[in-house]
Formats: sequence, structure tokens, C-alpha cells
Amino acid sequence: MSLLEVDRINTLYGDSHILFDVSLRVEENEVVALLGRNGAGKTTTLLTLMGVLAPASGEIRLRGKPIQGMAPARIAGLGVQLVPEERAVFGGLTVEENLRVAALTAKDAWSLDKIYDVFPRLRERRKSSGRTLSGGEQQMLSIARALIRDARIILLDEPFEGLAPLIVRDLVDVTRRLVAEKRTVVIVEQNVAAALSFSDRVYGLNNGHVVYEGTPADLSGNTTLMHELLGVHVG
Ligand SMILES: Nc1ncnc2c1ncn2[C@@H]1O[C@H](COP(=O)(O)OP(=O)(O)OP(=O)(O)O)[C@@H](O)[C@H]1O
Repeated sequence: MSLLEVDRINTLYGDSHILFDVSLRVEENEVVALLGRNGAGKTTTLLTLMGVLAPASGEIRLRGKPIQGMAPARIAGLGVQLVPEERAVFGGLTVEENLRVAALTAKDAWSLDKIYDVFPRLRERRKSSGRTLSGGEQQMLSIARALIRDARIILLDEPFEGLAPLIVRDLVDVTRRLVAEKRTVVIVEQNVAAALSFSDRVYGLNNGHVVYEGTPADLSGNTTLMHELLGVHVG
């Protein structure tokens, strides 16, 4: 049994059929990347995992128990947290206040000290308001808000978007620290090279279908697939 099993889910927006029999599995402490061109259905997959969208059919199992159709708060209570593309940070609150608010309703919240040990940069910035943070720091805070709730599975939607290469490197380090803290990560990312650099396994989505499952090494070596699936030119 895998930690998370997605079994032939179909998700629709009204009449628009977006995900077609999508199946995935995620093992404990793995980093799994979902890659694909714009509109492939990556965000829709994360929203379905989080319960924001209910699949019309198919099953999602967490530790073997079905969770599809549950409300997002209930799924969050089972240890799944979504870090959305738009970064979940309150601009008017300080870093510390942002973290405290996130911890409020958690069953087993981490202490601030423990979070700051994982994110030293946030300790330095703890008195700064969310809106004064750089994009990379906001992303860190957004991830830290998931971790302080003791999330076991963290769903990252395009965490590197709009960030400079050096900042992306810092965030790759942050993701590695999540793995060191025994977390499981599902990441959607357009920055294929960065995503492949720390993923254990990769799924490729195209027009709502899973068209690839494999390792980063296999995918990197497959220039045709990289181009067709991701629009990435290699070599
Ligand atoms: N609220 C919505 N209502 C109707 N259709 C939607 C809605 N949100 C997304 N879609 C459509 O669903 C499809 C998949 O979108 P999704 O956001 O999951 O793609 P993605 O792979 O995450 O791409 P991107 O990188 O552009 O976010 C697209 O065709 C998109 O237009």
C-alpha cells in the first residue's frame, strides 16, 4: 500500500472534462513531480487531491482509506496541505503572526523555534510583515505555514514561479529539508530542470491524461518526450 493512491480519477469543471482516468501513487517520504505543459491538468490534480474539487469518479486513498469527496479542512486534518501558486501569506501580518495563525487549528503544531531551525531565513525576518518579504521568502513562509501544521504530505504548486535562479536554488534546499524532516512532497513545476533535480519519480500529464511515469534520469534522457510533453528543448 502506498501512502497516497490516486485511482482513475475524472475531474470536471462544469461540463469541461479536465482529468481523464488519472492514476498516481506517492510513497512515504518521496518527492513526486507532476510535469506537463500549461493547461495539462496539474493544478486540477492538486486541487482534487486536496478536496477543493471532487472527482466525478475514481478513488483517492490516503494510507489505504478513501478521501475523495471529503472537505479540504478534513483532508488537511489528515495531514495534507496545499501550498498554492499564489502563496498563502497574509501581507499585513508579520512572519511570526503568519506562522501562529497557521498553527492555530493544527492538532500537533510545531514550535516556532523548530520551524525557524528548518527555515533560518524566516527567523531573521520574523518581525517583518508578509508584504515586505521577497518572493522567495514569501514562498518559504508559505511552505513553513504548511509544515508548522505538521503536514505529512505537502502539495507544492509551482513554488519557483517568477523567482530568480539563485532563489530557486534556496527553495530547492528548502524542499530537500522537507524530505529530511520525513515529509512527502508532490510538486507541480514549470521549471523542469529544478524539479527533476530533486524528484524521486515523475508523472507527465498531457491534456488531462497521464502519459509518462518514470524517473528523472529516464525522462532527462528522452529528448523526444521532453519536447513533446513539456515543450522543453534539450541539447
Ligand atoms: N475554474 C475553471 N473553470 C473551467 N476550466 C478551468 C478552470 N480552471 C482551469 N480550467 C481548465 O482546466 C484545464 C487544466 O488546467 P490546470 O490549471 O489544471 O492546468 P495546469 O497543468 O496546472 O496548467 P498551468 O500551468 O497553466 O496552471 C485547462 O484547460 C484550464 O483552462
